[in-house]
Amino acid sequence: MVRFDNVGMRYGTGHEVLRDVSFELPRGSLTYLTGASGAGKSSLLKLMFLAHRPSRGVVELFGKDLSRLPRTQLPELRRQIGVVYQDFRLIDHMSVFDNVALPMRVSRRPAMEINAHVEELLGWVGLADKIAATPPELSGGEQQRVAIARAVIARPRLLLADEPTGSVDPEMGDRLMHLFLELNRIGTTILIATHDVAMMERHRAPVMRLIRGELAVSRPGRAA
Ligand SMILES: Nc1ncnc2c1ncn2[C@@H]1O[C@H](COP(=O)(O)OP(=O)(O)OP(=O)(O)O)[C@@H](O)[C@H]1O
Repeated sequence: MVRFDNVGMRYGTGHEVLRDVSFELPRGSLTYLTGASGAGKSSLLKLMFLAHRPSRGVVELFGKDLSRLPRTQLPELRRQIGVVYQDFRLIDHMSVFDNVALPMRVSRRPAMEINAHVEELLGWVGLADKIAATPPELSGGEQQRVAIARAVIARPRLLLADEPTGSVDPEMGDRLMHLFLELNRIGTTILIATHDVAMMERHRAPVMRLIRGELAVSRPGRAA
C-alpha cells in the first residue's frame, strides 16, 4: 500500500530532515508514527500526501512509484488519501457542513447521500449543533473534529492524521480513535502521527519512531 525505500528529504537547499527512511505499510494496517518535536513526522506525512518530493529514494503509493507518475495522475491519487492536518486547514468562509461535505462533492456523490453522511458523522464527533457554524466560530478541539470528519467522510484508501487528538480531551480522543478503528476495519490503511503516549497505550498498534530524521526499529503491537 505504502513503501519507502531509502528516502531522504530536504527543504530547499537545507540539510536532510529525513534520512534513509525505509518502511512498508501493508494494506489495511493501522500504524503510529511518533518522535520528538522536529524529528520529521509532518515532513514524512508530506511525502505521503504528495505535498513534497523526496530528495532521494523511492516512495510508492498504491503500488505506484511516485517519481514515475505523470503529474496528470496526481489529483486522482490525492482523492484516495484523507489527511488530517496539524493546523486543520479548514475553509473559514464555509460552514462546518460544507467543509465536511467537500470530498463527497468532489466525488460527485448525490446530495441526499451527502446530507445523510455528513449529519451522521457530525453527530458522531459531537458537532450536530455546530453544523451551520463557520470554523472561526469554533474552539480548537471543535475545529480538529471537523478536520477529522472531512478526512474520513469519503472513506479514503489511505488516511494520514497529524496529531489528530492533540486538541481534544481523552474521552473525545477515544471516540475519535474508535472512528479511525472503524474506518480501518472496513479497509482504510491508517498512519497516525502522535505524541499521545496514553492513547497509544490504550489502543495498541505498531509504532514507527523517528529520531532526528531517521527511523528507529519499530515496536510490535496490536490494534485494539
Ligand atoms: N517548510 C519548512 N522549511 C524548512 N524547514 C522545515 C520546514 N518544515 C519543517 N522544517 C524542519 O524540518 C524538521 C522536521 O520538522 P517536522 O515538522 O517534520 O517535525 P515534526 O516531527 O512533525 O515536529 P512536531 O511534532 O513539532 O510537529 C525540523 O527541523 C523543521 O525545522
